[in-house]
Amino acid sequence: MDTSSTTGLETETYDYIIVGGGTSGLVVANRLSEDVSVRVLVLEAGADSTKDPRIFIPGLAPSTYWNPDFDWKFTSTPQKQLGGRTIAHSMGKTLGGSSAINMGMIIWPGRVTFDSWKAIGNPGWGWDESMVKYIKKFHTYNPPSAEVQKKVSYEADETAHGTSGPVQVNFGTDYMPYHEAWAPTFKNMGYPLTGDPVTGLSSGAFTSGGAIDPVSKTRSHSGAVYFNEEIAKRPNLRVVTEAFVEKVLLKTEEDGSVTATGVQVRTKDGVLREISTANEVILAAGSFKSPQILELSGIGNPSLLKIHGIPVVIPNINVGENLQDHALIPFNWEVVDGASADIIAKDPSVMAAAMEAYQTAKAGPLGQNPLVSSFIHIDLSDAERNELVDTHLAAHPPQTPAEVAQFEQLRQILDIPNEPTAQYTFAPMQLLSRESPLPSGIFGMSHDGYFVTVVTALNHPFSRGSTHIASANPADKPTIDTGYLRHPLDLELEARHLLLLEKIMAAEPMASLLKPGGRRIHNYDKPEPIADLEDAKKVARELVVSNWHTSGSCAMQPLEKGGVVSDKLLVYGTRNLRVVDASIFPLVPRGNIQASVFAVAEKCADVIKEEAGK
Ligand SMILES: Cc1cc2nc3c(=O)[nH]c(=O)nc-3n(C[C@H](O)[C@H](O)[C@H](O)COP(=O)(O)OP(=O)(O)OC[C@H]3O[C@@H](n4cnc5c(N)ncnc54)[C@H](O)[C@@H]3O)c2cc1C
Repeated sequence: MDTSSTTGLETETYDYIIVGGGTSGLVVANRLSEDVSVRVLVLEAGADSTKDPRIFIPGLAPSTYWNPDFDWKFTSTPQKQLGGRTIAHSMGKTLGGSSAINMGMIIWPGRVTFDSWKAIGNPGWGWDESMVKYIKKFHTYNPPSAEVQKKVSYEADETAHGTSGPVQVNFGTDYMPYHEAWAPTFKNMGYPLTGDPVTGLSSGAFTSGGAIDPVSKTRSHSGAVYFNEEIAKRPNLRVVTEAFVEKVLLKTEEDGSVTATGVQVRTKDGVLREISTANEVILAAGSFKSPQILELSGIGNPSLLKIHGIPVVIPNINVGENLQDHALIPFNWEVVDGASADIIAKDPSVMAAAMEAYQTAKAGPLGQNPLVSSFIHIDLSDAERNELVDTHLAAHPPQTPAEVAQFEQLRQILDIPNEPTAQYTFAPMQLLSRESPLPSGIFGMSHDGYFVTVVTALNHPFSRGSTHIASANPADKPTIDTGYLRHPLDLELEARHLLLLEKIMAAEPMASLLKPGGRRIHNYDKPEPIADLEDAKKVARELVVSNWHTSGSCAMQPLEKGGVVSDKLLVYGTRNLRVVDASIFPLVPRGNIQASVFAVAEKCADVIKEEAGK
């Protein structure tokens, strides 16, 4: 099927036009078009690359990064708090969006964040009343074999997982000694796993699954599973790829309310078209592009829109603000002589053998997710933690109504005994961020010898950034101010977690897998651990890079508390313009966020259906 064809595009009528055929957009398109009487159009700027091995082979994900065929290739403004560094942000530009190029990890969110969403003013979005149901709904869980379970100290509450959702969550077979050592090391350091992470409560180390089909070993991304060949046959669902939406067409009614009448889109043939909706326009263009489209359409900060000559339709200074990410700090240890952690990425013959194993037997490392993680509470007593948090929040209080509401929730979360404050994730490869801000440096494996990496990310960051139009030209990339580590409390918490990580990696059984006196790339190749708090802060600023969990830029929050969309996903001031992607997260949930994006999009579809039935 040629999804880029535009035949009859303007003459058909659509109840819903969805902008973006990415992770969230295709979930919502699938669910809305389950009702055969509802006509849905999805407009996706990228191509359909579902059959490209760089998309469907999970282990080839990094080969898509910074490739314009798959990646929007965003870069931040220089970050003063990071010594002027810029941060590269990949984002999927292809059918399936970022779920088609991401690292594939499935990490379950914590229940506290969804309960915070509710407390902030979003009734119906709490964990028990709703999100637990949607987490189950989006996935099918395939537990590892008994042999693998034993090897990686796997523990799970299988009744808590999904059994029939479109996204397949699967485990690997080729785990390395480091993976086996991961959970026992944390246990030995006093951090045992306290339950299945899917319950949204647990802490400790665990082996996570990947979004991978257990039989074909292909990537289980939004484009492959929510828009598979069967779904694509639905006569009431049309997906058009290589269709770049420039803006939403808005009409101000006599009562002052604003109606979205359609979109302006440039299709593959270069023609600029206006397509009408009979009912609604739904933005699913991601955390950088959804706010950009709102601003280009006249919804945003009036002074910014005026600078760029865009008539103001709905003034809202919150559009594009409140940008969040977990951010990520990689530490790299040299492994014992004879071990070869990152050899697959360095030795073409090993890569060729892995490809052969994948193609002939669906076996080997390319068809599995080689990462394991851990949720850990900061290494401070309750009193010490409270003093640290209170001191820094008093010195750096919230600056906007949105931050007032959010910091109140974050403060309460930090008060919960043993609520994990950071995530550590292990990768059997080099992840380098001093070499270059770009993926070519980060994934470049440029150090001689063999290394493993553990990345640290804060679960509940206080730092906020923003993203806005750079001009009135839709083709221009938005400006992005990531704000990483800008809030001093984040730097304090990060630095303590980095010191803790050095201690954990010195514990057995992991310690025996690292080279005695070996290099630590994060400590400038020196063999000593980083042990001083100020040194930890210095390397944190030097090494922090995108975790690709950008969210929050069209926050679902009451308008008076700095929101952009309501709990019904409606852009404030409009009758029928909604947003459903990661940009609506008022607070980023812990863990890698695609599980949250899928679950939230499932709920968004139900909200939209309920609204239509009113
Ligand atoms: C490199 C990378 C690695 C990641 N690794 C992981 C991981 O291992 N585990 C995990 O849980 N999460 C991971 N994530 C995060 C996760 O994939 C994203 O948070 C999530 O997929 C975002 O979903 P979304 O629907 O908000 O946006 P997207 O999935 O990015 O979808 C937005 C879609 O809108 C389209 N679009 C944008 N503008 C327009 C326009 N003007 N007109 C038409 N279409 C448009 C885009 O092309 C895209 O397809 C990763 C992300 C990236 C980028």
